Amino acid sequence: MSTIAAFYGGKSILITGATGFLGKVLMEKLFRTSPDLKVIYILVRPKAGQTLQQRVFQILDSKLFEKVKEVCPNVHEKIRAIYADLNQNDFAISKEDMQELLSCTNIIFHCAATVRFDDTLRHAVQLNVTATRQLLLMASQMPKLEAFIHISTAYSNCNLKHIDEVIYPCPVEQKKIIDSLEWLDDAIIDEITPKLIRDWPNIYTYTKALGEMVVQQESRNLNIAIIRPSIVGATWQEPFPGWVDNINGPNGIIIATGKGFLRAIKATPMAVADVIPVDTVVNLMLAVGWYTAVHRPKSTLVYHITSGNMNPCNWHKMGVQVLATFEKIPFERPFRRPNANFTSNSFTSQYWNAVSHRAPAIIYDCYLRLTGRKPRMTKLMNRLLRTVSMLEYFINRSWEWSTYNTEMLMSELSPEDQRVFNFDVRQLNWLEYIENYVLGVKKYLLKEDMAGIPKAKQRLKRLRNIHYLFNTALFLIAWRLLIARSQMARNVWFFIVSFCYKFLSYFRASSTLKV
Ligand SMILES: CCCCCCCCCCCCCCCCCCCCCCCC(=O)SCCNC(=O)CCNC(=O)[C@H](O)C(C)(C)COP(=O)(O)OP(=O)(O)OC[C@H]1O[C@@H](n2cnc3c(N)ncnc32)[C@H](O)[C@@H]1OP(=O)(O)O
Ligand SMILES: NC(=O)C1=CN([C@@H]2O[C@H](COP(=O)(O)OP(=O)(O)OC[C@H]3O[C@@H](n4cnc5c(N)ncnc54)[C@H](OP(=O)(O)O)[C@@H]3O)[C@@H](O)[C@H]2O)C=CC1
Repeated sequence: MSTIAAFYGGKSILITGATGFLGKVLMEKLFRTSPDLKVIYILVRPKAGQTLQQRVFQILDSKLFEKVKEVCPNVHEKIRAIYADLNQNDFAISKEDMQELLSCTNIIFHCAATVRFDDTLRHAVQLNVTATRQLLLMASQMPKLEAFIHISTAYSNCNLKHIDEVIYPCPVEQKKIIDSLEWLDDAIIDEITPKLIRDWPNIYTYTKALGEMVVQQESRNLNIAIIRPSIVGATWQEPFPGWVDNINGPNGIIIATGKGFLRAIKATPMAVADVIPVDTVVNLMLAVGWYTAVHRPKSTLVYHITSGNMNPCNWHKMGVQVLATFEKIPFERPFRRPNANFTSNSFTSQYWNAVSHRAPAIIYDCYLRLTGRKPRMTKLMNRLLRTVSMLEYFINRSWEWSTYNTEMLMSELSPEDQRVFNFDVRQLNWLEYIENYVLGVKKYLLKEDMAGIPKAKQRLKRLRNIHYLFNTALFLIAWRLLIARSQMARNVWFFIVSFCYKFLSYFRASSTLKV
């Protein structure tokens, strides 16, 4: 029996961000490996016209939870959705619910965050910093609390090149930022934001760094650990390979490439693609929860869960494998044939953007207009290129993350726990993982049927023919224009035509002789 699985038996666990990508996989694994846990409290807000209960049912009815329903048939009874909005005072939790949470919670996994790179500083601080502070305050009033696990990001200190498993100080105190945001108006905040975030690439990574500072300064006597994953990708093994459900990180880029919208990107091909499967992150989270509660380390330990130092893959290798998978398993109704040009040069990147992205979008919009439809491709392309430009920082650099604590923890686990809660990324076969990843994007994100593959392949063939035809026509037009203007081009043209004519005459004469 796994020690970690047994540890969670009978426990009351509080999860924030349970409706998010990481949160869902965390809940799934908890129910599957510790079906005898007492209850999972999840802090949820109503969203998109759905009540709390509808949101929970939708999650439990998804493919991700199929196995859970076999091992834990009463899973519905073990989830307690609590109305909460982390943007509000006291999270807007009712008195009764708050009382229950305070008196019963044993373990907290704090996953909720805004992960948008372009959020306003006010909102990002509210969620990634103030809410963390508020949750810590709640945690300090929980008599049965054994461990508080805070999820940060490996990029919270991406202004550094080498990052250790320590909490780094931020140039401005988190308290000062929280206080000043209370009285500054939005226009002034927008103005000072670049000065505040300094060499952080975006508000997200900056506020996650501030969130860590809060954990360090306001931890009181709590048993806390911080986990820093790098780019969280689709599941590797559990509950099945390739599960993914949002367009963040590489997912949106894989879709845009597979649909033929994005054919070039400003990226450093040899830079490390530090993707980490979501199930690996969740396994570490559960192991850390157990270790923190049972071994009670004297200080707050930080754990890096990254792939680059143990089993590195680079963007070139990833791109090649993604394209190879598109050959076998194409996405339906692509706009153009998938292709990937990596360039680290700004000029070449602008050239590709003009020729490979904007021009086809404009041509397609003209076609839509001519056929009486509303043009939309240029708008879509602008949005895509904006998104890509926000990711560029991360695909043109490599970082080194030390992983002493993560390795230490691995060595503390029994062989059974190492198997059940595997976070040893050295065992990951990248080619297999990427293929499953692309397949997962097709199945679970795009919800495309595998039966449509032959049709998609046919369409790709048609697109290839159109591509050749278009290029040939373009070449002939350019050549015709050149001939009209340049004597030299005319001479070359006559030379080529007469050469072809002579070759054909010779070929015909020799075949007549043979007969
Ligand atoms: C030719 C190319 C070669 C490619 C080779 C093949 C591919 C190989 C893979 C390699 C790819 C390389 C890229 C890798 C990218 C690496 C990213 C690294 C990031 C590291 C950061 C640290 C990691 C973290 O800690 S947190 C997680 C990262 N966070 C994010 O990724 C969030 C980033 N996103 C944003 O900030 C915003 O979405 C933004 C600003 C990019 C776009 O905002 P915008 O307002 O324009 O759009 P949205 O409204 O957000 O969305 C547009 C559209 O999508 C729908 N949507 C949005 N989110 C979701 C979701 N979660 N699930 C489902 N759908 C979503 C949204 O509703 C919109 O739809 P509409 O119908 O238009 O309303
Ligand atoms: N994905 C990645 O690549 C990485 C993620 N991380 C970290 O992992 C954690 C989880 O990320 P991920 O699952 O990808 O993010 P998601 O965006 O998928 O999930 C965010 C979660 O936070 C919840 N949330 C946001 N705002 C509020 C609010 N006001 N009140 C209540 N709940 C709220 C969301 O709820 P709702 O469904 O209602 O919106 C959702 O459940 C984050 O802390 C992130 O920083 C770290 C490294 C990489």
